[in-house]
Amino acid sequence: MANHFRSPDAEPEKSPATRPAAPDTADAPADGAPTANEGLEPVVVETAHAPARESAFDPTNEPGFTSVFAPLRPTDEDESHINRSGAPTISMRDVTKIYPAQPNKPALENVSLDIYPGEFVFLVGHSGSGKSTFIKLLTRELKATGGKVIVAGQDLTTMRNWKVPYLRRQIGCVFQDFKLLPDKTTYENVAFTLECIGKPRSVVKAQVPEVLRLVGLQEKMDMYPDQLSGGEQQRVSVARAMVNRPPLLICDEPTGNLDPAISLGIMKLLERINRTGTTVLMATHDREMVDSMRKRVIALEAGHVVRDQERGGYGYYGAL
Ligand SMILES: Nc1ncnc2c1ncn2[C@@H]1O[C@H](COP(=O)(O)OP(=O)(O)OP(=O)(O)O)[C@@H](O)[C@H]1O
Repeated sequence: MANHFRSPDAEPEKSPATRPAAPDTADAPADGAPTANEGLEPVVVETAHAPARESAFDPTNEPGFTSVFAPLRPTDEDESHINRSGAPTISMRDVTKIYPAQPNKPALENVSLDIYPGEFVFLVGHSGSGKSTFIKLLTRELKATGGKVIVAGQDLTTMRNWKVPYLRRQIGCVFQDFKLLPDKTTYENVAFTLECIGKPRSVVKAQVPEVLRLVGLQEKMDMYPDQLSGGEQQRVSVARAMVNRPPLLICDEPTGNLDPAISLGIMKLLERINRTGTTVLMATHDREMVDSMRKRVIALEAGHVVRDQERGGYGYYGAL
């Protein structure tokens, strides 16, 4: 599969210095409300300022996803389409991370692995095993103490700081606590990501409704986060992560605050996004989800990869 990453050397739409600070990623949104959503369906509010009831949302049942987000391969296709002969999206070589506060206990030690374009990978392990550290190394929130971390051909261990925001434009992030801006509507939360990287209004007006349709929130564009259920808020955050069409989506416990039926809807959504060619890496404690999805599973224990298994389950700790 082609590498969809853009080089950080490619000139940005706006200088980082002129971009406002972001709440959760270097790219997230700036001030200034986007335009109103003229011509959209009226929003249905079940009870003003009360979270709407939600059934499990399955995007694969939704009509009309014939856009760029349409699946490239059918639901029942296995992982054999993954081309491992090309450049990996993520490559770690002998990566070690030692926090200064714990010099004798590496959070990660000698981790080497490759994740290829189009893969869906679960990162599992007990609390403290190193999952968050692993993710933070990929977004360059942290720098490795030793070894190489390569994302889309770019060596993050030597990357200059000014290039980091351009790296992050190519990584969508979804977190357990959603990290939505409370004073912005669904539409505005998503539009903000595009506005802050200087996308023209025409692009914002085209892409935001499209991605909101993808996540099934086209009728809740004008609602504020506190008017949405937990699952709906997480779908807004998935839409925000995807609106710039990043080739890599990193999710840190995205279903951690959701009940099982709603979690399933989020997982189906992420699976659908993965079928469009987006590489998905998800750290999770959700045993049932991992067991039911049968994707590649990378298990960490005390900073070491103890299992890397195709179509794995959560709890199997067999041979590597
Ligand atoms: N800022 C820090 N300073 C010192 N030690 C840290 C720091 N952050 C994490 N650690 C240690 O690094 C190890 C890995 O932590 P990490 O947060 O990556 O684990 P995790 O698998 O994400 O855990 P959880 O599932 O609870 O989020 C743990 O021993 C933790 O105590």
